[in-house]
Amino acid sequence: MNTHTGFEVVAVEGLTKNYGRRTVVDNVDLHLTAGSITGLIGPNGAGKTTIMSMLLGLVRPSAGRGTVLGHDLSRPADYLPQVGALIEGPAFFGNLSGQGNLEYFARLGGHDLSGIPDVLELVGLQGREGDSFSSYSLGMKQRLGIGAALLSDPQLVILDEPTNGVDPAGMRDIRAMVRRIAADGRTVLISSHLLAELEHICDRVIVLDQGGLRYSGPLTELPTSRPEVILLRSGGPAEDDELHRMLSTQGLTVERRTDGFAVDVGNVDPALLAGRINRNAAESGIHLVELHHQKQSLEDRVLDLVGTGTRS
Ligand SMILES: Nc1ncnc2c1ncn2[C@@H]1O[C@H](COP(=O)(O)OP(=O)(O)OP(=O)(O)O)[C@@H](O)[C@H]1O
Repeated sequence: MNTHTGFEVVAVEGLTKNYGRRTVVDNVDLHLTAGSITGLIGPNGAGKTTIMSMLLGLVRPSAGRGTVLGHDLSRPADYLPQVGALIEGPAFFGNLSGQGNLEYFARLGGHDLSGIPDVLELVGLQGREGDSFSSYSLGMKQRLGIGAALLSDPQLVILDEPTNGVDPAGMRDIRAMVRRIAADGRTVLISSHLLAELEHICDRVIVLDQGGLRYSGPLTELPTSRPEVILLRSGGPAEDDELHRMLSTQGLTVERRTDGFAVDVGNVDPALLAGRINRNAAESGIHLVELHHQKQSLEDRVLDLVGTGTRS
C-alpha cells in the first residue's frame, strides 16, 4: 500500500448527498494526504456525519467520484479493511474490563489479540485496561471506542465528534491520542462543531455549512474579516493627541477608539511594528500603558464563515 508522504489517502471530488429534494452535502471536495490530521468543522446539521458515512460506505453518495486509499470510492469493501472509524460508539459490555471488551471486538473482527497492548498504549488506557468499562469516564469510554477502531491497524481513521460531551481534561487526552495515532503515519479525519476543540491538532480544516464547503486549507490561512491591529493606550487624554500625531506622521492607518488607538498591521510583521511604535513613543516622551497585538481568533473566523446558528 502506498502511504508515503504526499500520497492522497482520500482524493474525492464533488461529493454530494440528496435526500429527496434536499441536498445535505453539496459538491464537496476532500483531499487528505498521508499522515495528516484534518478537522471537519461545522455546526449541527452541516453534513459532517453524512460525509464520513459516505466515505465509510454507510450512506451511498448521490454524486461524487474519487479514491480512498487508492481504491474507488464506489467500492468501499475494497478499502474498508484499512479504515477504522468511530461514528457512533460501539456497544461495550459494562461488566467487562477495557481489555475484555477489546478482546471481544478483536475476536469478532478476526484481528490478532497480540495487537491489543499497542492499541491500549495508543489510546492512553494502559494501566486502566483491567478496570470495568462501567467505571470509565466518558472520555475513557470514547478512547476505548477509538481503540476498538484501531484493532485492525487501519491507515485511515475517521472520528465523528469524539470529544462530544467530554470534559476539558478528557478532551486534552483525546487530542493527545489523535496526535499519537497520526504520528505513526496514519491519516486522521476528525469532526467537531467547535474549532477550539481541534485547532491545536489539525494540519488542515474543512469548514462546512449547510452541506456546502466554506473553506478547505491550513488553519493559518482561514480568511479573516477584521484587520489585525496593534492596540495602544497612552497615559491620558493629553498624551492621546500627541500619540495620534506621532502615529499619523509615520503613515500608519490609525483608528481612534474609546479606550485608545488601533493601528492597522497591514503586511508588516506585528512584532516589529509594535517595537517601532514603542520606541518612537518613548523617544517622544509618550507613556504607553497598553500595547498589544490583536488578531481575530480562529473560532471567530470560522463563525464568520458559517454564521452562528445551528441547524438540523
Ligand atoms: N437519513 C436521512 N434522511 C434525511 N435527512 C437526513 C438523513 N440523515 C441526515 N439528514 C440531514 O442531513 C443534514 C446533515 O446531517 P449530518 O448528520 O450529516 O450533520 P452533522 O454536521 O453531522 O450534524 P451534527 O453535528 O448534528 O452531527 C441534517 O439536516 C440532517 O437532518
